[in-house]
Amino acid sequence: MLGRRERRDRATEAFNRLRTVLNRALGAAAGARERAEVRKRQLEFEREVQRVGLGAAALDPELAEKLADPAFAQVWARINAERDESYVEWRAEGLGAVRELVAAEAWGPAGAHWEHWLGAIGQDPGVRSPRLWRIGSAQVEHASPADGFPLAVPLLDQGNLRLNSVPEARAAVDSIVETLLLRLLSTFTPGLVRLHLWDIGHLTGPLPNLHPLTAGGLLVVHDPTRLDDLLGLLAGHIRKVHANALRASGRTTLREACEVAGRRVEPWRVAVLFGNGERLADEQYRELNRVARTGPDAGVHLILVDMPVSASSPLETVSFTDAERATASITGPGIVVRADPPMPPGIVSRAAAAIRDDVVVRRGRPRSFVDLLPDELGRGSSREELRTVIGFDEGEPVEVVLGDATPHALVAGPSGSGKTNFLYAMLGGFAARYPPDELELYLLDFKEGVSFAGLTPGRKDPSWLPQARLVGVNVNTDREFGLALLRYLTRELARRAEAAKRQEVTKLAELRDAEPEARWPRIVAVIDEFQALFGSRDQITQQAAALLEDVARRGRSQGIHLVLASQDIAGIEAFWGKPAVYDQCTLRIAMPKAKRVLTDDNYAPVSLPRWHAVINHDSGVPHGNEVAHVPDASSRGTFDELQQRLWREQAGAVPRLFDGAHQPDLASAPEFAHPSGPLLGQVIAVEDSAATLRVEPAPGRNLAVLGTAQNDALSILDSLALSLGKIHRGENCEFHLWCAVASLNEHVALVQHALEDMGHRVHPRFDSVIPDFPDNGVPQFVFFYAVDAAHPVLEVKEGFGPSGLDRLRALLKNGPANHVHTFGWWRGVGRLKDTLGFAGTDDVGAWVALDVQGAELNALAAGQIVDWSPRPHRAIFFDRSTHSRPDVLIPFDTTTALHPEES
Ligand SMILES: Nc1ncnc2c1ncn2[C@@H]1O[C@H](COP(=O)(O)OP(=O)(O)OP(=O)(O)O)[C@@H](O)[C@H]1O
Repeated sequence: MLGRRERRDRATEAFNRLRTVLNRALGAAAGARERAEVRKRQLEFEREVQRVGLGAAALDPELAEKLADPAFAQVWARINAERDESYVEWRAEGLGAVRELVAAEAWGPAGAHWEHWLGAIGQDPGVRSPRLWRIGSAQVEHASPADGFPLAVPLLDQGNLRLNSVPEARAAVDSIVETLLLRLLSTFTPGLVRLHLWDIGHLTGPLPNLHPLTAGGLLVVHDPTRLDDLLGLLAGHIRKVHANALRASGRTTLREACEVAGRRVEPWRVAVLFGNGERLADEQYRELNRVARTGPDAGVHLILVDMPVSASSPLETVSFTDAERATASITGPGIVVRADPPMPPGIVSRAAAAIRDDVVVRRGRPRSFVDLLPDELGRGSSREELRTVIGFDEGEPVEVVLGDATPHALVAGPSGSGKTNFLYAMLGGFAARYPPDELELYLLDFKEGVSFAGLTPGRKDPSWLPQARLVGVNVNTDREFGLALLRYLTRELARRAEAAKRQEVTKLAELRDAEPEARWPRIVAVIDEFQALFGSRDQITQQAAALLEDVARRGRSQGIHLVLASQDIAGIEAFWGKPAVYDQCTLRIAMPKAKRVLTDDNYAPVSLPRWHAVINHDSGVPHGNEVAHVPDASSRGTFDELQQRLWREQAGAVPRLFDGAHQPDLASAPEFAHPSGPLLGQVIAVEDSAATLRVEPAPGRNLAVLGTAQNDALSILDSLALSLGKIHRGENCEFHLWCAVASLNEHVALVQHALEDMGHRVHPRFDSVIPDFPDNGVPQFVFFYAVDAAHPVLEVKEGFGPSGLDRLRALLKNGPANHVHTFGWWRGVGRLKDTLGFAGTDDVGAWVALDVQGAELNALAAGQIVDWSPRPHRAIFFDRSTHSRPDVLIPFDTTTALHPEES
């Protein structure tokens, strides 16, 4: 219930309203409007005064005239009274508080007068850094200078600074920038603040007193025409900080990451950009704003002079209105800001030189191979990635990463530019971090020479690199070895994919989590001068390109990484047809003067100094560039010493060395000790294995060796004979050695003795009679040396009986089913055909060809096109019953096996 009084109030109110309405109706509205208009003018006046500031308004020449109007005079008096009142309040409390705040937050060189710090070298303040940085002084407009206060702004780890000048104010602006930069440089250990300078109008660069810093790499002056490069560089730093420091610490800002680490893990990067007041072109403007927005959390800061930017980043602005006076966003209107007087130029440049000298001294000796290595060897896990320091940029480590995002690498540079050295530095860095259970290396060098051979045990140095599984050297003519490696990798991929499917996972890291007991190392396959794989337009090139593409695509998630090095990437035609390979190689390494390995608009390799490399994890785009000096990793006392240490501490299985210039020794071939079948020669494969011939009582199980290369032909027949001799016990087989040329008699006698020493029955024969072979229940092996030499004699018919040739044909046709196998050497395909006659081709089911052109072999290869160009000490082996395509063999060196007593 309403009380009486309330009822009365309501009634009065209603009455008043009614009266108002009536008054209006009665024409009193005119008076109200007049009052409203006066009020409006007063408000506009007040707003204008507030906009320009009371101080500026007082200087307005029309002010006196305005104040003649009592309505304005009333407002003016009120504003002044309010101002005086609040100023008294501010002076009493605010001024002191601001001074205290600046003193506390802008400590040391961040706030003090230059006389106290200029020329002294900063100290590492741990993770502490000043939160405010003095840029000048300020005072309330009408106040006396004695009531001024220091003006400081937030910067490092917090935001950016913008300075808008007018032409007369440029000296003041330069002074602010120079002083601020020296405050930054002098607060921390030299090297913790890196400066970049860009000036749209000057090539020589502004701030000349700071130029001594360029020699120490603390200041980089950028080309006025290449703002893109600078913005790209800054964006690259931001990305790098996110990828490294922030990811490792799980934090979102570099400041927090440093707090976690207890030290500054990355230097600050401050870029000073002098513009001309005009907005940049759209793309650059966007990039600038992106850097402004995302930089401060990554320790990248901008000082922008006359460079319009959007307000989307943490930004403080100081705008000059005349040569001396400015306003600042941090104080708002009504406060006049002034630059501090410039520091004496001579002292500034001496201070800059002292800071530079300190960096140079502290960096000390140039960085060397040991600086790439971690404090403790073999502690890394490759679950996520492989990562190592590869070199140094002004003393700061630069890393390379092989992982899911950068699965494969392309390394390019002209001869002598240091590619191989780079590979050693990288392999050393990885090997020092990841033990053999985390990393396996497969290394192939298509150059002439033995560059990776030292990673396997040698005569002088018995050590090997524990992570190395396979080293292939002198493979420049054995492109099949490259294919073999790629096939091996695809098999390993399949094995990993199978395991991943079983565990229902997609990535190596997940597979490792799912199978913690299993061994799933990352695999790095290095192929130096890999363009040799694509050397000619043939089947090998086709197969290599297809396999490489497969490994590149699928290896990414399975922890199989390719590192492909080449002098000239541009020349690899087959490769360009397979952009997937190129695209998957997101890590690009360019040595000085390298072509095509980075994007076309990336010119960094052109000006790269000796022993430096561009490391680019962004497929070669300019903003991904990191330049590093790569230490010498190939001289004595570098990689070799690391290898010795690792070998002593970690060595397990010996890596396989495939040396294309070396003929494998039969006596020491692993398969010769316990042959699984008769051996023909070493196969070009990742495993150290020999090709064997199936010898079973079935038609066609004979072998023809074809070609004029006598030593190789003998080697193949000898390997066959000696390994058969090992497989069978003495009484369980018989050997027949037929020799149709006297010059080979001595050699055949050697084979005979070697077999007899093994306890075998051997029947040598030096005429051209083909005897009968009664089935004596044991396998009989007929070795027929230089069959074609016997031909003229064999063809001669004696009486009406069959000729020697007929008897030989019958032996080839019917022998194998009765376990009588003939292994013959013909010095050409035509001669074999002569022996076999029209119908007999199937009777020789397997052949090994030496110096015979592929085209000649097609007829013997069951419809296969044989892609074979003969080369010394290589043979091609095809067995109709087992092969879909021929294998390339290396005939064994049988000297030791034939002279066992001499070894
Ligand atoms: N960072 C380095 N510091 C000192 N010496 C180096 C460095 N890099 C390479 N070298 C030396 O320069 C020479 C050539 O280097 P490297 O063999 O690595 O070049 P490359 O590009 O592989 O050349 P090529 O393709 O002809 O083999 C070697 O003698 C090596 O020791």
